[in-house]
Amino acid sequence: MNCRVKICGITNLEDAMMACKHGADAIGFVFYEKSPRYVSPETANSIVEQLPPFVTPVALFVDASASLIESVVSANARWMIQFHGVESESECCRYKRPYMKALRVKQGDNVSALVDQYPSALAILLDAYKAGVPGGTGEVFDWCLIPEGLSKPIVLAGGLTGENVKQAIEQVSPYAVDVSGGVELSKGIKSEPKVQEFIRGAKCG
Ligand SMILES: O=C(O)c1ccccc1N[C@@H]1O[C@H](COP(=O)(O)O)[C@@H](O)[C@H]1O
Repeated sequence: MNCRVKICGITNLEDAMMACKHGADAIGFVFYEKSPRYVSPETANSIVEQLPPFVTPVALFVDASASLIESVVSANARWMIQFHGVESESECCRYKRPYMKALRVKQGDNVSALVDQYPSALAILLDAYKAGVPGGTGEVFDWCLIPEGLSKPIVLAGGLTGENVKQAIEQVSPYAVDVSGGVELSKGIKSEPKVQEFIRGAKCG
């Protein structure tokens, strides 16, 4: 087991460096103002400038304006984008950046058909569906809803923690796992023991 790990909801340099020290492959920044993990473009870009090599910064947007997205990602060539709203394939493509599309999974969804709507995505992130909340819910969804043989690498998210990440990887075999609330001390602040336990669980089993 050596799954890639994205630690999302980073709001400060200390947490970013701590996650990198423990082996995070990607660091996520939430540019959705209603989130308790919102970070300003200025703060995020100053953190990104200080990230070590081989760690991917991921800019998370929820149906954001093109001007906001451009203003964030134009500041650094390292950005990958995570679209966590109801953006279409053509909206996701227009920035000419590597991106992943988040899909919020619920009973009855044809996940395979949804994934196929984003042929230009590098990966598809599968998260729990909760009405009225776009993400970061801390809720797990039924992993049995994920069919085998999807056409894109899968990033599994939704309610993951150091306690369930090993089981999740064994059951789903995702390309990567993504966590936000499950490694927090409080909203927007990461817990070093939880981050360490999560990454160990994902990478060492
Ligand atoms: O983290 C947030 O606040 C957030 C807000 C809006 C959209 C997505 C958000 N986070 C993403 O949600 C999933 C699951 O998070 P959790 O581990 O269940 O807390 C993850 O992909 C985050 O990147």
